[in-house]
Amino acid sequence: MTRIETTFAALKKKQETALIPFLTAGDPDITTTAKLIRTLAENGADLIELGVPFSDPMADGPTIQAASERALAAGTTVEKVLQLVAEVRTDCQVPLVLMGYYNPVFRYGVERFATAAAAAGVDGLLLVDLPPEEAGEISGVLKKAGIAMITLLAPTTPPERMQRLAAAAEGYLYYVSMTGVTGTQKITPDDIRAAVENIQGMTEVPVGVGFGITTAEDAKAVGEFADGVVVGSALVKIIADNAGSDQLLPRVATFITELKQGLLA
Ligand SMILES: O=P(O)(O)OC[C@@H](O)[C@@H](O)c1c[nH]c2ccccc12
Repeated sequence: MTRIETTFAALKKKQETALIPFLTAGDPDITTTAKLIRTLAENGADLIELGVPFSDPMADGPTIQAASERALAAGTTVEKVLQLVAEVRTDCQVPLVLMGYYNPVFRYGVERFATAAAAAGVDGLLLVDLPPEEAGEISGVLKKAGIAMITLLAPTTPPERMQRLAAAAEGYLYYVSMTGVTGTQKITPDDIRAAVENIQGMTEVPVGVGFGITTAEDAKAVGEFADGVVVGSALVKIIADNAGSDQLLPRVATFITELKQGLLA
């Protein structure tokens, strides 16, 4: 079993929901990101989505856009993100999913990327702007390298396509709770429950939900039905507000502990 499968299987046994924080690699710098990943893993993160910074992050709202800009200004590259993963992997086994846009991976070279990512200890890849229908080449290469290609589904995904993507999913499915960009609206859990349960009926893999989950209360409400909850902008904001302060890691630890509290059985 892969690290992602083992993690979700263990949570299912305990009847817990996965807590999946998102943060941007290199914000404020790579060394701090390594500390943040360990802090997240030690305080309740079950899987971590690590954003690969990109200059034109069209699916991201202002908070994550700014994080991407800070990371690029600090000199973050694909190469450095992979080195970061390899370094963290020496003592931390939390599943790591790289999240980003196709261009940086394409420029790095798809084969070269897959090989390096697998060697570093990357477990999954989510490319926001690469429709699964056009991902044939890269998903073959990733599969060989043992990396799961994570698929996004949205409220606007037509039922027939949803069925097809859900049946072919690897790792977990990411259901985006609303249309628009990250971190701009608040979630209304009751409105998405039916959609998530519908998807769960179409797939073998767990279904995570993200967009608009900012508090422990939101996480708990979504965790009633989802297999995982993704929290991005709210965490990225804590990182931005405390960068350079000795309060950064303690504040992140407290936030993650609170979020996880609502996801326990
Ligand atoms: O920021 P939010 O609203 O908590 O949503 C999670 C999200 O940030 C993270 O999963 C993500 C970051 N960038 C993305 C681009 C597309 C889809 C999802 C994402």
